[in-house]
Amino acid sequence: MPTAELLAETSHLSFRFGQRQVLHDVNLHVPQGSIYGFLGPNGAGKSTTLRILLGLLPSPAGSVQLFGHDLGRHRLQVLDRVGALIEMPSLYDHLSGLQNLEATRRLRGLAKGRSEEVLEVVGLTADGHRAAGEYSLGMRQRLGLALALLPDPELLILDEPTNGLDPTGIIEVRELLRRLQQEHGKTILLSSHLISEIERVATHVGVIQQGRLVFQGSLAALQHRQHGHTQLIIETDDAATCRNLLPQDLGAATVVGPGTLALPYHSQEQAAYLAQQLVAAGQPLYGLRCQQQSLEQTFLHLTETATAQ
Ligand SMILES: Nc1ncnc2c1ncn2[C@@H]1O[C@H](COP(=O)(O)OP(=O)(O)OP(=O)(O)O)[C@@H](O)[C@H]1O
Repeated sequence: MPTAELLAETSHLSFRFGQRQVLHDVNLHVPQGSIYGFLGPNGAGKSTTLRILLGLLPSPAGSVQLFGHDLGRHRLQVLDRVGALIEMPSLYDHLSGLQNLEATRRLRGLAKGRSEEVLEVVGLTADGHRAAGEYSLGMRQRLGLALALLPDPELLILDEPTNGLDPTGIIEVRELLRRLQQEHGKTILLSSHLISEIERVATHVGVIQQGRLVFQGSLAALQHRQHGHTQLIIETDDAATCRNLLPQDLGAATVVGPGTLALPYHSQEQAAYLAQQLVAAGQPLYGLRCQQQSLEQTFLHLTETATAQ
């Protein structure tokens, strides 16, 4: 990926809390215009990475670039172009949604009318005059996003923005993120420990495990890995006999039930050939189907493999 296309980038980023090494040589590449899903189990190092990107934790010179500039040398200029939601947004519960925004807008010297604009973007105009204390968790999260959007940042960094939300809240936030990317041209880096929350919205994915990036690429590339793990399932009478009769073709197959064999799927031709061979060997063929690994399994496989190393 050429550097010019990257809005956020880390180069050989390592980090330790005291004696504890938390990040190992992380090279994060967040392309402009992407929704980058930063995935990993609890404790993998997602928050630490995001905090470093926001200058909230120290990083070695030259290891973090935002908009092509070194964070250490151009801290104020680059962070001005970033909006963040790192924990639950801190809101004044007794103030309305609009008043919460107005307080920050005035403090930052932003143009009048901007609060109403961002309220509209996050779909809270109708509730703008209600006290924030009355908001649902999903609405609070959207108000938090509105606060992050006030200065019109190009890059949004969001740490587990759907954590703790109910399914409706998750959908609301997901749709908002999609709109922010597609209609407002934002680049979004968000973390999650659930692939299911990322796969519907992300264009790019990074998977971190025990402080190491174990996968990075487009969502399509992750899905490609998933296809690589498709199994061909053969339903017959006696799986072990079939394997013995056809050692060349089925020697690598796993007996997953008395009449069921599973082996890596390669092509339609492979399936047709195996069907022919089984019938020619006098064995019944009750069923032949492909079983795709879920993206969830692909993710678990990636993180488990990394743990085993
Ligand atoms: N302030 C701290 N002092 C010492 N260790 C810390 C500190 N903050 C985090 N850690 C450790 O660093 C590692 C990475 O934590 P981090 O919060 O970045 O993970 P995460 O992927 O964001 O997980 P989670 O989803 O649980 O927040 C963990 O082992 C954690 O215990």
